[in-house]
Parts: sequence; structure tokens; C-alpha cells
Amino acid sequence: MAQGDNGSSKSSSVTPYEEALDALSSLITKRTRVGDVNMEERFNVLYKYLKMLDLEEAISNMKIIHVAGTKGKGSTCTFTESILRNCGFRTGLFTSPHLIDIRERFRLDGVEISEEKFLVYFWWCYDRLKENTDDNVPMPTFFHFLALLAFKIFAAEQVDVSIMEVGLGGKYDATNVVPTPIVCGITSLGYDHMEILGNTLGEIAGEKAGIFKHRIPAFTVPQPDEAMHVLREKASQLNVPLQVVTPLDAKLLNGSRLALGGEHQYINAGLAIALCSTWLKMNGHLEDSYLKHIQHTLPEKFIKGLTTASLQGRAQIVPDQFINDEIPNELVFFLDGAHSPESMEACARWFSLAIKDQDQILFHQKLDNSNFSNQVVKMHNGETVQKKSTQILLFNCMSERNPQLLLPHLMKTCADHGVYFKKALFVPGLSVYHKVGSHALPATDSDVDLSWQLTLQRVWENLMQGNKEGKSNNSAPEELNMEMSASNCEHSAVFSSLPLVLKWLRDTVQQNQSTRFQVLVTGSIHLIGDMLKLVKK
Ligand SMILES: Nc1ncnc2c1ncn2[C@@H]1O[C@H](COP(=O)(O)OP(=O)(O)OP(=O)(O)O)[C@@H](O)[C@H]1O
Ligand SMILES: [Mg+2]
Ligand SMILES: [Mg+2]
Repeated sequence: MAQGDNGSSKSSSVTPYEEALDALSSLITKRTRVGDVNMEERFNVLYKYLKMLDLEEAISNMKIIHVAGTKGKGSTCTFTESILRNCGFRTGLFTSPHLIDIRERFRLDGVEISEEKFLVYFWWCYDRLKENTDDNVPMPTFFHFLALLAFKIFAAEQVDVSIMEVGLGGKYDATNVVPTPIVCGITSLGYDHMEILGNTLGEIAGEKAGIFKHRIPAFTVPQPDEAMHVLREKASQLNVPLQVVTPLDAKLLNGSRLALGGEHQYINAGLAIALCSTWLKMNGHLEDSYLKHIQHTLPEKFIKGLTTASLQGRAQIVPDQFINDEIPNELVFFLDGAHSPESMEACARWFSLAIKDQDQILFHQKLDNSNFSNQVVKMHNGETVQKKSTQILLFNCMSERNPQLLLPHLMKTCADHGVYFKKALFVPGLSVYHKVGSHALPATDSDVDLSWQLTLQRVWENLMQGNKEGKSNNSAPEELNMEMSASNCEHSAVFSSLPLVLKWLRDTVQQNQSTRFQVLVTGSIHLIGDMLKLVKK
């Protein structure tokens, strides 16, 4: 296999896979604002890359489902892939971001691409681009490269359907080089990436609608008026038949559950069903009359797809493995990569309901009392104790996000459901920003800059102060043994690294054996990825 020349000497301990990841890291650059001239110019260069990679014809023959939106793209694409795979088709799925390994972004028949195949296609593209680019046409940026690689992989693997998640925006996103998709979807719109996409919902909707193509059918979910107005306007300019899909009615699943948790997933599932049935119809696999019934009954294969799809880090519940075998499992992580105000609310709703929903949590002991948060549990020594649940928040977000928006949404939605956090923990990410590989090393604890986490902590403490007035939260404050090693305030603490947080949590669980700790981890997809690396060994 050809090994790319990425211009630096490698020590022999670097594996071929790590070498590819280093080459990929070299493509990471700063993002640009939509509206800057070079967004469009840069997008147009993609057609040159397609030529270099000999992909033009392949792309125009692909049977693509293209999905943009602020929230729910990955989930919608995952449901869509799972449904069509269960209908018997060979699928390619391109999503972003990844949590642990870059290969999560490229799935073939529902499984992330193997290292071997990844390396073959990676160097095939990388080397060709290196040979053909120069000062005038430089190497593609990181995300551009990944999208090109996805097209290459799906073309070479001859999948029946390629499901492509937009990375950012729509109009100038690298996935938008597709000339004629079979069908397009726009998921829930909201405020995110305003620094790049614009400040109003209308502007944001306009960017996302940039994936519409002349006469190609498109679907969306119920949207705020301002966004819907723009979507309809853009659709009519291009003669796009745009339909609004209502959330899936849970009854149609015949008693099963959607594979991805949270009420908002019914919105995404409804959209996925519309995308799949349209794709099937356009390719001659479904008759029109059948589509009419899909509102009332779902085919078995659709149900199977919706109830078995999987996506890490979205409403994921992970009991801590470390203490599993020693004491009843009393440390459970609730992981969700929400990082915008709307998704923070969705996440808080999911958490508040999930901690009360005993079916979802795989505890060792049999729960004989339906009141989950306050039950009698037999300990290993035979003693019977009254079990209490305590909720902890573990949070980080990128510094371009506004914690004054995120944290109040989170706290208020939880409070509306009667859930209050005993402590909020703030911690920086593990991964070094410019590395994409799992071999990226954490910075050492001593030189971590914690000023952002201290800011988050201040926001939280202020919110808690505000909350105290006029509200009798936390009804009977129970005393827990919670000694902190790090910067400790009444309701929160800052830790310098995730392993330290984990150690503290495990120690605390040991010291409070009659308490079940339910830890909501959210605010950043990177934090979720780092956490999964640590707890899912
Ligand atoms: N329809 C929705 N409405 C509101 N929030 C949602 C919706 N769907 C998903 N979310 C929230 O957004 C998070 C990310 O979901 P998902 O990965 O499906 O979206 P995405 O659009 O791909 O996001 P990203 O910007 O991270 O790529 C979820 O964990 C959940 O908290
Ligand atoms: Mg996003
Ligand atoms: Mg995504």
C-alpha cells in the first residue's frame, strides 16, 4: 500500500493508522465566515478536487440522501441508514463529528469502516491530491477532505444508497457538491454557529436550504415561522416540492421503543421515514399507494430499523464499568453531546425522564420498588438501606459557545422536572485540539489553563444563588461525604482533568454507599468522546 509523504519524519512507533491521522491533522485550518468571499471560492475549488479524484461521474450516479439542519442531522441520518439497510440495501453513511475514532464518520452497511479499507482509500485520495495541488490550488481543508473521502469510499464500495450529513450550514458545505440527490431533509433549525452562519433564524435557514436542488423533493420538520418562511421561499424558487413531516406517532412502533432516547427523536424518526419512503419510491421500490398508508402503519422493516439504530453519545446511558463487579452499580453516566440552547433543553428533558425510568438502566439488583429515586436496597453485607439518588452535572463547552445561554436552559428544564444537581463539575477536554487521532495525548495536568472552566463555574454559582431566592429546591438537603480536591464552591467544582473527575466520582461513590450517583455529562461532543474513552474500556 502506498504510504503518503506528509513531510515529516516518523518514529517507528507510529502505526500506519496514526500516520494517516497525522496527515489528516495537517489539513486542519481556521473556519471562515459565510459571506466572506472565499467561502464561495473555496467551495468551488471542490469541483477541481473531484476532477483530480476522478469522482465527478461517480457522484452524479450516486443515489444520495442529503440532510442539513441545526439539530438532529446525525440521528435522522442514522435512522435513515438503519431503515434502508433493514430493507435490504447496501448503505454508506457519512456523519459528523466523531467521538473517539475518525472512522465513526464513515459507515458501510451500518458498521464503521475497517482500518484497512480506511487506509487504502485515505492514501488513494491524499496522495492524488498532494500530487495535483499547488500554491494556487492548495490541499483541501480537513472537512473538505473528509467529504471527498466519503464520496470516494461510497463510490468504490458501490453502495446502493449514500446518506450524507452536512457538516456545517448547507450551501457551502463540502457535501453540497452532489448535483442531483434523490431526496433532501432539513432537521430542526435553531441557533448554532451564528459566528459563521448568520444571526437570525431566517439567515440560518437560508444557508441550510442551500442544499435544495431544482425539482428534487425535500422534507422538513415543524419549524419556527421565521425559518419555515425562508425554507418555503427557497423551495419555491427551485421548484422543490417541500413537505413538512410531523413527528412519528409512538404507537406505530407496536410497543417497541426508538433506539435513540429522548422525545425529540420522534421528530427525527418522522423525517427519516419520509426520506426513506421517498428514496424507495423514486427508485421504484415502493408504490405510491403504499406511501399513503405509511401514516397509519409502518412496515416491519422500518420498525426494525428505527428500533435497532445506534449512535454513540446521544442520550447514551453507561453504568460505570470500574465498580460493576464490586458493589451494586451506583455510578451511572448519562451522556449527551448537546451544545446549543435548544438541544440543551432536549437533553435536560431526556435526563430528567431517564433517571426516573428504571427500565432503561441496567442495574444489577432487582428493583422491587417502583419509586426509583427512593427505594430500599439490599447491600452486599446483607444490610438493608434506604437508597437515594443524587444527580451530578459534568459539563464543558467550547469557549465560542455562550454558557449564559446553555447553563440556564439546562438548569431550568431540569428544575421544571423536579431535578436539581447536587454538584456541577467543570473540566477541560482531554484531546489536544489539533490532533484527530486516538493517540493524541492529553496535556499534563499542571499546565492546563482552567480560566474557561472557572468562568463556567461562576455562571453556575450565580444561577444557583438566583435560584435559591423564592424556591425551596432540593427539599431535604442530605449530607453527603464529598470532599473535593479541586477548586470547590458550594454547588460546584473545577477539576483539571477528566481522570481526576472520574477518580473523585468513584471515591465519592465508595464513601456514600447508600446513594446512587447519576451523572449527566454534556455541553461538548469532545467531552463525551473523552468520557467514553475512559469508562468504556
Ligand atoms: N430534533 C431535535 N431537536 C432538538 N434537539 C435535538 C434534536 N435532535 C437531536 N437533538 C439534540 O442534539 C444532540 C445532537 O444530535 P444529533 O447528533 O442527531 O444532531 P446533529 O445535528 O448531527 O448535531 P451536530 O451539530 O453535533 O452534528 C442530541 O444529543 C440531542 O441533545
Ligand atoms: Mg452542529
Ligand atoms: Mg452531527
